[in-house]
Amino acid sequence: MSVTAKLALEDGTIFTGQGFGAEGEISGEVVFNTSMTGYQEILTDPSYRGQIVTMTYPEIGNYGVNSIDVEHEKPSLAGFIVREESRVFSNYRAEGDLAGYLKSNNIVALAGIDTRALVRRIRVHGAMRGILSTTDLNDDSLIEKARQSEGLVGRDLVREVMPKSVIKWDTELDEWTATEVSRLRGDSAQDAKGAHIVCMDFGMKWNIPRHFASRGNQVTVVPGDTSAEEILELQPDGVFLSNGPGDPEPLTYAHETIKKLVGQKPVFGICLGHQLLSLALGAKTFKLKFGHRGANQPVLDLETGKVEITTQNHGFAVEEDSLPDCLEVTHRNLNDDTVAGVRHKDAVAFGVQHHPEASSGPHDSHYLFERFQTELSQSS
Ligand SMILES: NC(=O)CC[C@H](N)C(=O)O
Repeated sequence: MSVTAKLALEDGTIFTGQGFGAEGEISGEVVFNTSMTGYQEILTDPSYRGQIVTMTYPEIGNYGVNSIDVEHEKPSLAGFIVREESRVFSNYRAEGDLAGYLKSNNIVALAGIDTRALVRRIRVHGAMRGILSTTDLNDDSLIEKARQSEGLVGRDLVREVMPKSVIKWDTELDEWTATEVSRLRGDSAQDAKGAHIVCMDFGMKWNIPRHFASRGNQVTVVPGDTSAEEILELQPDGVFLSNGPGDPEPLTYAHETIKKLVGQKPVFGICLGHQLLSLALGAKTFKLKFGHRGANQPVLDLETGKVEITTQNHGFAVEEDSLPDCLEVTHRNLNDDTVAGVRHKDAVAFGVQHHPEASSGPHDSHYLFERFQTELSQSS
């Protein structure tokens, strides 16, 4: 039996469709993702905390869900919206259907709305706060609740998704990706010795430590609020700064820690990690109009002149004019020319706004893991 569900935006727009996940009511920032596949990786990416994610690809759920393609133990996004939920799923790896997965993880989801109209509205007016409900179907009440709901700016969402204690990480990449990584590493893999990488976890996607572990490294994962002193006591050869949800600016504890680590150990940051590295060294971040989310974002590597097609999921970006003298731009997003990577001029510290671990998405940016590995082997 299908339930009616509604999405109300803060600008007063209402979309009515069918609920296909858990029943209930949630609020969040309404954003969109342009990936054609990878819905399970998107659902479990902790960086979506506080957001209602709309898929632009019109049919979602056709290959079901499994226990392998996850980027965290469970979804932490606020809600999920699709044009059409596939009524059948077929894949030899599938263990169940999408609707059942959303229900068992208590995620409210909406299907059967004109997602193209919703996405056009977001593109024109910017990401908006919204309410997704199967329990209250009164338009005025929903719009009012959307207007009263909390936005993302100024909030620390990292504390809601980061681990509570130190973890020794030992899971490697799945066999398909591992094969490709060994091809990339070629002969150098034989000689390379593993390093000890400490990952500051702000809501880290699991494919990142899988990449580190598959390159023969010892990987220790620490909560994102661990101090520089505690990290150095672990005697890392390098420190990794993870992706994570929300606004990077209020995370001052992380800015302090990173500032102390730069220059002492090689540092590599992805997405939120790249923003935190930039903030720690004196740059500013700003909120993009509607963000970059999908697996088809073109990025130019200024060093090699190569364009890579990347996976992205971010709503904030580093402000180019605010970069301190010690940082230089290494990558640029070719859709809007925003900063997609920075590097310290004198210390081994660099970050990228996109996701080299992909998952899901193209593998063009895997070389960034090799770059970090080279730095580690030179400095350890
Ligand atoms: N994936 C991420 O790390 C996202 C970073 C940050 N929360 C943003 O939206 O910009």
